[in-house]
Amino acid sequence: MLEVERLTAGYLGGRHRVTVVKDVTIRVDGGEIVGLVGESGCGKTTLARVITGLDRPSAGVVRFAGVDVHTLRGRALRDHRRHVQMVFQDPYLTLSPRQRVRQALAEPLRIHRIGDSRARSARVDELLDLVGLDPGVGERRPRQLSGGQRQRVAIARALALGPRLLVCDEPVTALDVSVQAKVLNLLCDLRDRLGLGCLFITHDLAVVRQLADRVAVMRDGRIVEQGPTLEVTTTPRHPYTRALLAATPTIDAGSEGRPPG
Ligand SMILES: Nc1ncnc2c1ncn2[C@@H]1O[C@H](COP(=O)(O)OP(=O)(O)OP(=O)(O)O)[C@@H](O)[C@H]1O
Repeated sequence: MLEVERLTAGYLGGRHRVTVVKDVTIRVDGGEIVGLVGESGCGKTTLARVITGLDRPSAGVVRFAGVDVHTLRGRALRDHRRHVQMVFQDPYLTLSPRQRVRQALAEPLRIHRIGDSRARSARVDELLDLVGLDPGVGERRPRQLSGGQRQRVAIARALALGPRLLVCDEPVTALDVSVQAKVLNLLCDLRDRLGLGCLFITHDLAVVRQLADRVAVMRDGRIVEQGPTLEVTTTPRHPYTRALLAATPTIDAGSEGRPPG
């Protein structure tokens, strides 16, 4: 579904172009969660921005459903943005503090002129249910929610337009470990129920171990190793992956964790 091939990207720093993402090749199929793991500053967010079409690469290509994302214009670009949605670490980046949850979830439908107000209201109920929130939550404003509920609302909003791929950038980093596990379970459910693909970006290998089907390890802008999660985390080949694993506490999957499926 998503194919990133030999992608290089960066920023203009003064008169020089600073390359942050270097020759990255990675893919995400429908119904699979791929963990992109690496330390802060290694280029993960920059890669996400290029994948979602927010920034342009300096070399390489991003294909979604076989089409080069950076050649899209007009309606085709709008459709792409429906199909590929982002979830951020801070839900306030997508949720306005003034809007009630129902309004926040209905807004993308209204902007894309989907359904009348009754149909939109029914879709909002469906979205709340999909992310495991009570209908009453719809009447609240973001600050009246817990961190976990707020992130569920942000995920529901990302799902509103029926995307095929979610790009999640550190979505559970700000949450307590027990709440993290519940949000990770939700993402696994969405993968299984909707066949959603997910690129899950994190600095935390323990999180990736809990939910990703495959993992790509990024260091200084390059993917140094990728493969099935079990393989990479039990028999890592690259010294950097070994160092990351050594620094990662083992989390007992217990009742809330769940192995990648
Ligand atoms: N708009 C920008 N202009 C110039 N440099 C930038 C810009 N955004 C990011 N960078 C630099 O690019 C590098 C990679 O940043 P990026 O945010 O992609 O990394 P990251 O792995 O997502 O880090 P974090 O986990 O801390 O968010 C960093 O050195 C950062 O300072």
